[in-house]
Amino acid sequence: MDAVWILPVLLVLPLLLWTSSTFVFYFKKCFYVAYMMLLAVIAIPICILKSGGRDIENMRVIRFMVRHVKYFLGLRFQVSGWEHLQTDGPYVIISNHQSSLDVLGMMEVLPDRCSTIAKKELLWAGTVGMICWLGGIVFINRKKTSDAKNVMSDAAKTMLADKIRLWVFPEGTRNQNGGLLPFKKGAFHLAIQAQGLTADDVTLLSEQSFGIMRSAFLEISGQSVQSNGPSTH
Ligand SMILES: CCCCCCCC/C=C\CCCCCCCC(=O)SCCNC(=O)CCNC(=O)[C@H](O)C(C)(C)COP(=O)(O)OP(=O)(O)OC[C@H]1O[C@@H](n2cnc3c(N)ncnc32)[C@H](O)[C@@H]1OP(=O)(O)O
Ligand SMILES: CCCCCCCC/C=C\CCCCCCCC(=O)OC[C@@H](O)COP(=O)(O)O
Repeated sequence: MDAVWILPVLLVLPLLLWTSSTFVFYFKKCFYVAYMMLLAVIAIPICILKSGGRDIENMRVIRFMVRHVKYFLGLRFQVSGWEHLQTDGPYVIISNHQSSLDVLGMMEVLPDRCSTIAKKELLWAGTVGMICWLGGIVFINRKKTSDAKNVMSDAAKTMLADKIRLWVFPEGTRNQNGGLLPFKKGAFHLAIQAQGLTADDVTLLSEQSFGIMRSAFLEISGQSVQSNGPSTH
């Protein structure tokens, strides 16, 4: 009767899910990580067979495979202004960064031929790390600014030569303090190269973008009516 312990677990699990929003939160969090790992296991051979290795076209596979995950977590997205991304040529997308769930929102609107900048530690996140590498994600070492700048300069050249788009989280880290962290400059150094501006434009571009994102963020946060679980995730 080795399996006798399963019965209490089967009884307690629904009870906890029903009564404790904190439990639901951590349950969803574990599910999210495990499920993304599993999806990556499936996506890895598909990407390799389709593109033969690291290729930005693999982001289409990743985008397709991630889009349904929101339903399991009870999340929905409202998208506006999507048409502005439907232009030719390279550009830089910036967004705020609150948690790993941002990946779901990203996949909701990710244009074709668009990859992202991520911390190099993500490369070691098991199958998720591997799928990120296959998707052409550009990994930077945040502790070594000069290395990171070099990597981003190379990314800028690829962006222009191959007409790809890059998604950057200019706060440079996750932030759940109800506002925006000051922006790092890398995204704007990329953008000036895509738009034919000069290094003198970086500060103004960064400040304007910060102002626009901050007011949009505060407006959207003001509309939030529902909270489910601990504030850090
Ligand atoms: C089926 C599949 C299954 C599921 C699998 C799921 C897969 C999902 C797939 C895909 C989704 C992936 C999602 C991943 C998400 C990850 C997100 C993250 O990891 S966020 C952390 C990393 N991101 C950044 O850090 C931002 C980029 N960082 C920067 O841009 C910084 O600027 C950086 C690192 C380059 C330097 O940072 P500094 O801390 O030194 O600060 P500064 O003030 O910005 O720069 C210092 C000086 O250097 C100049 N500088 C910066 N960049 C420059 C450049 N490129 N050229 C010249 N000068 C530059 C600046 O102008 C500044 O100079 P002056 O002080 O103004 O004089
Ligand atoms: C065997 C290795 C186990 C590793 C387990 C962790 C793997 C995570 C798995 C699934 C989550 C799927 C989405 C992953 C992409 C989100 C990455 C992310 O949000 O990284 C945080 C980074 O932007 C900022 O980092 P910090 O806030 O500075 O820190």
